[in-house]
Amino acid sequence: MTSYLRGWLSMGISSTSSLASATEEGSKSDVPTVTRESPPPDEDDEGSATETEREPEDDDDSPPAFPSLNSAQRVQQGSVAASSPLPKVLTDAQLMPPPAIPSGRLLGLNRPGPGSLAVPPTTTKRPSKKREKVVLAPGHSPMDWANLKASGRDLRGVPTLMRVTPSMLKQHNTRDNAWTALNGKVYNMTPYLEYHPGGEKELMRVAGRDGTKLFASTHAWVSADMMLDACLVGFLVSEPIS
Ligand code: HEM
Repeated sequence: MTSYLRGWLSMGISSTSSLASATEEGSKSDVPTVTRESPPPDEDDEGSATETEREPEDDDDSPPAFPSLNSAQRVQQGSVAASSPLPKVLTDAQLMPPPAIPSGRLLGLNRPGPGSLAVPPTTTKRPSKKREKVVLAPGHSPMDWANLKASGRDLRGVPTLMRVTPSMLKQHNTRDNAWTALNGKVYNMTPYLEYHPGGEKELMRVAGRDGTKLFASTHAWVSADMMLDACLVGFLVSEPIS
């Protein structure tokens, strides 16, 4: 404790003398310099059980280098960069050029495949032929179709769900008896014909056959499952082996 006070006292004396010398030299320089000295190492406390022993160099109070010695910020300062062996930071122009565009993409070969997140071709391809806008008869709006489905009327035309083979499907190809298969499900399209926004004629193109492909290439965003749930006849199965 005594040595601690002695240390501070000696520091005070040193500061005062420095101040005094600064005042003397005041005529030469307007800025006085103040010297502060750390207290001398504590001899009395040597071997104290309460304090951790430290090496003399641990007493260094000088702040750490900032930015750190190998920092990129230092490299940017020309004079430092020239004198120090620090790694050089490359400019944008010196960096590697971007990779070349794959030739397939330029040729339009990388078309979206199944399972791709790309926009379906139905929305990217322009229709080849100009098509007349279909005018639905009064009482045949999408809302009317929703009401008809909810009415509970039989729209299937079959007493129970069936297994339908392609040859069975083929027989249902007339306006009054029009079936189609979409994604493995067979629907009776007859009640829907007058409600189809694309017209009866277009719908009849898939009567008596699997319409999955044409349906998807026309309007992949339409949910046939939801539109025709009340018209479900059964499921498409392969022909029995004879
Ligand atoms: C068999 C089940 C089908 C159902 C449930 C169905 C349903 C629909 C629905 C809901 C729309 C309106 C879509 C919208 O406004 O975004 C529509 C439009 C259309 N559908 Fe179908 N469709 C079916 C089959 C077909 C088929 C096989 C074709 C033949 C190529 C076709 C051709 C069209 C066309 C051209 C339109 C556009 C009508 C317009 O915007 O003027 N549809 N269909």
